[in-house]
Amino acid sequence: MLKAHQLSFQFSPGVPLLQAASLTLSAGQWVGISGDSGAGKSTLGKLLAGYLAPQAGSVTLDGAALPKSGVQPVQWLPQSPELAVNPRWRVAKILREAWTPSNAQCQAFGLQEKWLSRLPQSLSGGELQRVCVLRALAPEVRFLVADEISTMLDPITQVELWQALKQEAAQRQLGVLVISHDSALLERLCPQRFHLSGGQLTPW
Ligand SMILES: Nc1ncnc2c1ncn2[C@@H]1O[C@H](COP(=O)(O)OP(=O)(O)OP(=O)(O)O)[C@@H](O)[C@H]1O
Repeated sequence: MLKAHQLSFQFSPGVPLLQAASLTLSAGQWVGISGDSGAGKSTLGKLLAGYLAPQAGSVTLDGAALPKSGVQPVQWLPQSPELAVNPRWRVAKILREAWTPSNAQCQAFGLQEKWLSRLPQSLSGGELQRVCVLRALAPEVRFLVADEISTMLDPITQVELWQALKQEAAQRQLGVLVISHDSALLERLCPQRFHLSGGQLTPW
């Protein structure tokens, strides 16, 4: 179980972003987070994945702190995949950085063989996003923070990406936190949803 307990965080002194916010994500559970631009959704996601450390409160995985080395069991997937890859690596190397997905998994996420020998900047944002999502699904990974990951995809590719992720998550009992401005998407994907405002999470 991934647990955020009474997290408080601020970038600037006197400007609190999160104020004692708590959230629990169990294996296989899908939870949605909405909130206005600047409310702190990505910051919450980064705290949960260990990219940032809270100033108060804690993030634990099965009662222990997140590991400091090795494949991170909580993966944060950002909206802009081009910022999350080495621009000098070919797509094949990027995809297989932590593990080697099967052909069936590549197919399920709509990856094309011809992309593998190319540099990431020659893929569209949506193509590269699919590579990055699959790259993040190493066997050690147990929770995903999907931060606006389908915003740049066309509607059909969006549906395909979420279907592939749903299937993978169900098979492996991955817990998924979906961050989005799209309330219809959150309603469709996540039985449990929270709105982040004023540093607090409110169920909706
Ligand atoms: N590294 C940083 N240093 C200083 N301020 C930051 C930093 N990162 C984010 N912020 C500020 O913290 C606030 C929350 O940012 P965050 O990205 O978490 O919001 P968000 O809810 O995800 O917004 P959006 O929906 O627009 O992506 C914003 O006002 C942002 O400018």
